[in-house]
Amino acid sequence: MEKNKTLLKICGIRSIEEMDELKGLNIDYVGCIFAKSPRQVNIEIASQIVKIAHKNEKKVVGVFVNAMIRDIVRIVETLKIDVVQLHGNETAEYCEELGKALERIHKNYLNDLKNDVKSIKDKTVIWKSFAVKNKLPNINDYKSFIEYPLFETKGEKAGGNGKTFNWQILKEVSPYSFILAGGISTENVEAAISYRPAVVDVNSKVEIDNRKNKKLVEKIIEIVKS
Ligand SMILES: O=C(O)c1ccccc1N[C@@H]1O[C@H](COP(=O)(O)O)[C@@H](O)[C@H]1O
Repeated sequence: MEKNKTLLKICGIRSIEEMDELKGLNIDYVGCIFAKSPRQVNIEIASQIVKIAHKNEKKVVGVFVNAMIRDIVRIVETLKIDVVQLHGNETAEYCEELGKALERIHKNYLNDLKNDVKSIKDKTVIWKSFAVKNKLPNINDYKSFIEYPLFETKGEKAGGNGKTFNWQILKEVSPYSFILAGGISTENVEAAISYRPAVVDVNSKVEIDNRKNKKLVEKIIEIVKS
């Protein structure tokens, strides 16, 4: 994956039909929400979504809110999820413990594959969300355990609030060192990528009638990938 270009995540895929509709588009990551949400998916649906995504060279992000580490591990192992997005009050210690568990999964995977170097699967990484209002949080304690912090808007719900925060504060952050989420739409995605996030995370604003709208997603792609 390119490091100096913003990648695109479309989160909250809730059905096989939605994934099928989006599979040919230039999306880098798709998100499956395992936490309580209108977009929550069960293991059976998620497993089909992951298969279609991987076949179409897209990585899969599993979204969890204050879940038991053993439950995350079971899902990652069963479905072969590429990224775990933690969207609750998970501490740095929790991230460290989860990171060790993900490392063990990867080692077992490599042992099983010993002679087939080409098909080695990357280690599952952690993205930790931080709810932001007017000030960036201090994430120093988390840095060694996560791939990226995900800055999202503080809202009533754990996620998917559809609201933006004051993006001006991102000027202090190194380019491509964070993920930007919260209320990103066809209208503001150009402004969002001007802050050079590693990944721009789009969710509720590309939905019509409770499902992702292909035309809106295509518009987002046109802007992000131009
Ligand atoms: O979308 C949800 O329902 C959700 C539920 C629980 C945790 C996270 C959730 N979504 C995440 O919220 C952000 C922003 O979404 P939006 O664009 O404001 O709708 C995104 O990272 C989703 O992964």
